Amino acid sequence: MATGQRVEVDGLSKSFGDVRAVDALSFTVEPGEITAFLGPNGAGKTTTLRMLLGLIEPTDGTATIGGTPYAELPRPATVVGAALEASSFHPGRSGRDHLRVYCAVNGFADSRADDVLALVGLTDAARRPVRGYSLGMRQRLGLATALLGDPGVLVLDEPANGLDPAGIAWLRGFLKQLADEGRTMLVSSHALSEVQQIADRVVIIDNGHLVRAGRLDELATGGRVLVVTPDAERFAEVLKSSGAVVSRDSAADTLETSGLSAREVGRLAFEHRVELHALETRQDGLEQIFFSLTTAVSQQP
Ligand SMILES: Nc1ncnc2c1ncn2[C@@H]1O[C@H](COP(=O)(O)OP(=O)(O)OP(=O)(O)O)[C@@H](O)[C@H]1O
Repeated sequence: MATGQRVEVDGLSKSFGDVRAVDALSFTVEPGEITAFLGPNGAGKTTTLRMLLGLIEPTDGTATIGGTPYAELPRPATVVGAALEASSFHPGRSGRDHLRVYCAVNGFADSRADDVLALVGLTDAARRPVRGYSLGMRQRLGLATALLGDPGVLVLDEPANGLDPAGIAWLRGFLKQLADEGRTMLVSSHALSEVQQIADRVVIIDNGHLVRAGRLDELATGGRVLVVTPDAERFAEVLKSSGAVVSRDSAADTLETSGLSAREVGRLAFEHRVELHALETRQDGLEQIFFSLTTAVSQQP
């Protein structure tokens, strides 16, 4: 395997006419880690990945792999493997033949085709035409194609699309294994829940802009305190005057606050002789944080 190299995106921008698809985007992706590249539909993820892979020219800025732009890599398929779309296979060709064409183009031994088919669990379907493959099988074939040159960097656009729950579980384990081997893994998704269990870092974009980048565990900070009290109206005022953001539910006796710890809320209740029936800390779910940072619309009620 080629060693995993650092991916660096610096001030990257792309305009399509009036549409600023990617706007001064900067982030890095480190070897040995899975970085989830997140954003709602239309955020600019695919456009960014296409610039990283030299498929379209940036309007501004740079994207490099180990310090070199993709277009200048001497043998790119041995450095970076990419799976951008699951649909660009010749329908009449078998999965195995599809891979063999890539082997021929890139100067890899034909046996690599069988190696990667086995890796992604497609050996049994290898000789069948791709037209009969499910979307999930096409995703696996895309992954196999990306792995042909045994690259140290993998760039995967929405690899979980079309996979059933068992396929997603398989994918998670597979991607983790690839990262553990020292590869640099950049995996895009429009849903945090898909990558939450495996990502080490997240890069979140919206409308072409970076909204958050960092370790996943650091993202999961901050929280809310839930208070149940028969004196909700008065206590809400007390909390607000201490700087908390307070909302009151329709049951009227429950307050949800942020900006103060449970200890501070409890102390205020004591000082103001407010009767408390419950005091509970709620850690914000990562999914909730994602929705609060982006314009993505929650599918949850
Ligand atoms: N070739 C193009 N010509 C014009 N506009 C484009 C082109 N490609 C992308 N866009 C626009 O750029 C913006 C970003 O699109 P992009 O496909 O990069 O987003 P995305 O985050 O990958 O979304 P999705 O999750 O839906 O794939 C969108 O407004 C899109 O309509």
